[in-house]
Amino acid sequence: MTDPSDRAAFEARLRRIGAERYHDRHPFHALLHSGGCSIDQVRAWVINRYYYQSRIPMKDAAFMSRVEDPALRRAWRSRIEDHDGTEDQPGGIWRWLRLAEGVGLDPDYVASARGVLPATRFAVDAYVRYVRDQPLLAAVASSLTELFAPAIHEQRIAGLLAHYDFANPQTISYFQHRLTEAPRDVAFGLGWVLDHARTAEQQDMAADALTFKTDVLWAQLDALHSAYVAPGRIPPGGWTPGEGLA
Ligand SMILES: O=C(O)c1cc(C(=O)O)c2c(n1)C(=O)C(=O)c1cc(C(=O)O)[nH]c1-2
Repeated sequence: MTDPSDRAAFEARLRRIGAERYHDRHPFHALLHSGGCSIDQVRAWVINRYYYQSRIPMKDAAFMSRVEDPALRRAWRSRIEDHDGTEDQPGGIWRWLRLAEGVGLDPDYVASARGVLPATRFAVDAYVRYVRDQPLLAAVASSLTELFAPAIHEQRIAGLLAHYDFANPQTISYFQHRLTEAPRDVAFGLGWVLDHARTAEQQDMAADALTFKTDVLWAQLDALHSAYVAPGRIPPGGWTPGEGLA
């Protein structure tokens, strides 16, 4: 049992959860980043991952609706703009749809969220509900998977550019932007969690929230792998190759 006043030990515990459970370890990512995916497997990933992207600003809005402290809301609101954009700047959702076009999909089809796997919906919707309903400490801690995201974004940028014809600075700009957005968000989120998780119970709550979130991410890739890699069993309602092309 570690001493709850030892911030470094608590941070190390959170980082260990990422080392053991983050979705950079998932075989689907190994396949994607090494050039082993067919174009249809990439398309399936783009369609399903869009659903996660599209719900992130909704979960951040759900979070902000519960926050009474203006300073915390102010620190959080750039997350929504990062995804939704502003009057004069496109955001992450727009950039994701440029990736969709780059892989030959109709962006309107992708934005409609038709063809999203049932398990993707369940996992992502569970994340939005979790952030809406759980204590604020758990809600903030659940965003800390972003501690581990820049490394996977770096791998993805390099892997896509090296292996796929569709990859170019425009189609991968989503990930390029996240390289600066995520570290800013997570520096704030981590500091907030370290400041507010003072007791052993609170630290357990934060660790459980981060674990829950790694499950949300892992479950999405399991669903994708099962439907489109092996055994290749697409559930009813899931995208079938040929649908939604530009
Ligand atoms: O590509 C990835 O592996 C990855 C992972 C995560 C994450 O760890 O949740 C996010 C993102 N990307 C991402 O782009 C993003 O905007 C994002 C927001 C959040 C969040 O929980 O608020 N996670 C993530």
